[in-house]
Amino acid sequence: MEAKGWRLEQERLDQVREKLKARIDALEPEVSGLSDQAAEIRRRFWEEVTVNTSTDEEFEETFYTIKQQAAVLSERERRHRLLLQQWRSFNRMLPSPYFGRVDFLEDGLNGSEQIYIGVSSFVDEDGLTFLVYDWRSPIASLYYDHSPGAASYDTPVGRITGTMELKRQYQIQDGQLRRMFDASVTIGDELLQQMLAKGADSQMKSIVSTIQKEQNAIIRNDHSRLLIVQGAAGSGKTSAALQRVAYLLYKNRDSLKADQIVLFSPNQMFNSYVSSVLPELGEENMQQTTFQEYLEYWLGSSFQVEDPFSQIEYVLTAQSTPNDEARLQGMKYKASEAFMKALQNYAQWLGREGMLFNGIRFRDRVLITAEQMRSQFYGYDTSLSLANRVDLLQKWILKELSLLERKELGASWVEEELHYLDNEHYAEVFSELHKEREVLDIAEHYAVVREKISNKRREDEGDFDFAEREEDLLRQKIVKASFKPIRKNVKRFSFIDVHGLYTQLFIDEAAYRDKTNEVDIPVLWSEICKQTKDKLEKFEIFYEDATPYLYLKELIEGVRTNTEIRHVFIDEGQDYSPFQYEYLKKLFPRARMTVLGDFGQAIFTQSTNLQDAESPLFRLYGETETCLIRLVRSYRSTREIVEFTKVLLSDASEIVPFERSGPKPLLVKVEDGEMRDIRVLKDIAALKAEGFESIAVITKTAAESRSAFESLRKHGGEALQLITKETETFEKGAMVIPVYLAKGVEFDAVLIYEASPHAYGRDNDRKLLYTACTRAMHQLLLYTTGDWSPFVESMDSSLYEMVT
Ligand SMILES: Nc1ncnc2c1ncn2[C@@H]1O[C@H](COP(=O)(O)OP(=O)(O)OP(=O)(O)O)[C@@H](O)[C@H]1O
Repeated sequence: MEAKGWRLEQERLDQVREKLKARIDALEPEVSGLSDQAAEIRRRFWEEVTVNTSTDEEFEETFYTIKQQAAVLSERERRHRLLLQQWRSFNRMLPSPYFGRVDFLEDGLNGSEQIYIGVSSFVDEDGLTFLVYDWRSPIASLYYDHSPGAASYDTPVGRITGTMELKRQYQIQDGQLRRMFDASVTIGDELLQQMLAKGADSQMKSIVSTIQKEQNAIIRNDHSRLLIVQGAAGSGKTSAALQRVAYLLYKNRDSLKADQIVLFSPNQMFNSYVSSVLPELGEENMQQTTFQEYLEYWLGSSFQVEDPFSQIEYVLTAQSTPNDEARLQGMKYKASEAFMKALQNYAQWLGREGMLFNGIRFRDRVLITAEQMRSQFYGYDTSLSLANRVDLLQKWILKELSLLERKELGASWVEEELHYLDNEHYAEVFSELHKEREVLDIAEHYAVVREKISNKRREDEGDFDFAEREEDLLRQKIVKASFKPIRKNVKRFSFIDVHGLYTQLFIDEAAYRDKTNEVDIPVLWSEICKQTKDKLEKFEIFYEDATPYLYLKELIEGVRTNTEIRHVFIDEGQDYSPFQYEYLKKLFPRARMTVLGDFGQAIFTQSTNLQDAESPLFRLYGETETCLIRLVRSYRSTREIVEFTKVLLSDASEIVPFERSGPKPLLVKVEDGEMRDIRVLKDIAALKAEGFESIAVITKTAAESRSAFESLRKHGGEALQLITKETETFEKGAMVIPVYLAKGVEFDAVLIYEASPHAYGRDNDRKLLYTACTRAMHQLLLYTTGDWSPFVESMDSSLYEMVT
């Protein structure tokens, strides 16, 4: 019976592949032919239309011919794109057309349907029979959400109920059925076991064949404005996010384009790591960026902006000096909702007093003084918001500038510049003047007629003086060109002294209290003030100040928005402050937000708890618009590694290992640094010999990475790569990397270079060690030259092996 079942499946597979091949063959000439045609049309485009614009009719005719040609071209190109898409998708399917099957008997129908599920749909030539269903189609949900028995799936027209009679998984390679699992026979997910046993890759892989039920809920969540996913390390948050993008693009293919989706990731290297998943699924990549890129865009021209990695490096190496204490206190406070409230209050205060403006200067003169602006500004109706009044002020300034511009026409500097105009300038103005002549003539005509009707002589009697007119225009041109940059700056709100406004928050405690109504001011406020001001004076800005600074800027100038973006994904969401969330919400007013993170890995100072009832995220769009999904099963690491890492966390109850076994973590104690390097290199060699291709030596800081890297190289580790925040692509091999850059990525084996109390002794280090250890898929090794970190020391010894 089993052999027969196998034979039948292989036969069906062969048939489907034959059909796929036939369709590819049929498409091939069309695909290449069409591209030739389109190229040919483009080549002949201007040959076929005779551009003749001497009369109006000819002009019209030429216009329509061009339009017609362009329409033909765009239709051909559209068709070509469509066929090419099909051709690509069939080719992609050919080696392995599907990975799953369910037999579903719909309630009220007689026979059950066999539903084969693959990366794309494939419909038979009759145009009706689905030989393969796309994994994102409503019916494919059955495969992910149910086991054999009563089952249902949702469609746009309602829920379909019935019975799943069979659920089968396939492993197909190059058209050959390699393995086949029936859910009724195997316990657990065999295919998933197989997938997880594989080695780490330099690029993340798609997980469509083994998406788990709770991940499917994330992927197909259609209703929430804000979807929060709190998931343990390795629970598939990033994977679910990427498949969700693919799902959204499929479901909304008529209305949603890939560039209307943006993913905020922790760093550039992570961007490269995840960039192949969507193309693998036949979709275009969404936009990928980092929050830092955004800060640089808006603040980069005014400040040298600190990045989060320099900030965390500071935190990790901070001493217990008052200065360091103050900076740390400042970081925490400036990321808090309390500071956000303080800034809002400050904006209200500014509505009454204290606004700072930059006077508008022109050729060493002040055209409009800060004082004039202030009195104009505070003359506006106080019931208007700050931003509205700034808007009015901007309009007023622009109007004033027009008046001043006119006054400037007779100035001596204009006279001087007139003499210095080169011939080219003159010629340009001369020809423009001639073009304007008709208009001038009409104006002249009009003036004469008016003169007759009103029977009054014009003030400037006499004929139109061409030379005088020319000089007038030249003067206007000169003045206009000189005023242009001023106008541009006014439109960019340069007349507001945001730098001064932010700085004046940090004068002293009394002033701060007065301006913001804040009561809970950090104890070390005066030192925080000093540090912040010192930095701003040098036109540098701390990472913790950058978002509040932009926030204040927008409270004053009005919010910048991007209405194109429909979906915002934030990975490593625990690393964003409430400020940053508020900011992103305003920036993308038409977008839904998906936030994925793990509070267990919250190693940055500005972190946000994603699932706590008090989490500011629930207030962002309101509870009714927000959905929280928790992922507790960890897929990345073996059971032994998960058991070990979960006790590193103080609250580890919510992490469940997937049943995949491997060696226990190995604790290696060595005499000194030299012995450690020798041992580490020996272990790397042994791991490589076992077939592991991606191996990471993880250190706590970047400084330690560099010194470990140099020391290991001295002892023979030439093949090692050093990863820094500048590294843009993620490659396989053995590397040395600081833990905060290893976030989000994974390795076959992880070696914790220094697991001593010195490195991971403070309570803050707990999450850091957890994050580092959870990067390991198959093997985890920890080294120390002295004692063990208290987090390891306090563990049950059954969780690891020890070598001394
Ligand atoms: N359903 C699944 N099928 C196959 N592999 C899976 C599945 N879910 C997760 N994985 C694998 O588990 C590993 C971890 O996934 P991923 O990186 O998405 O987790 P994460 O929750 O984002 O982790 P972290 O919080 O540590 O960054 C990856 O190798 C991924 O391919």
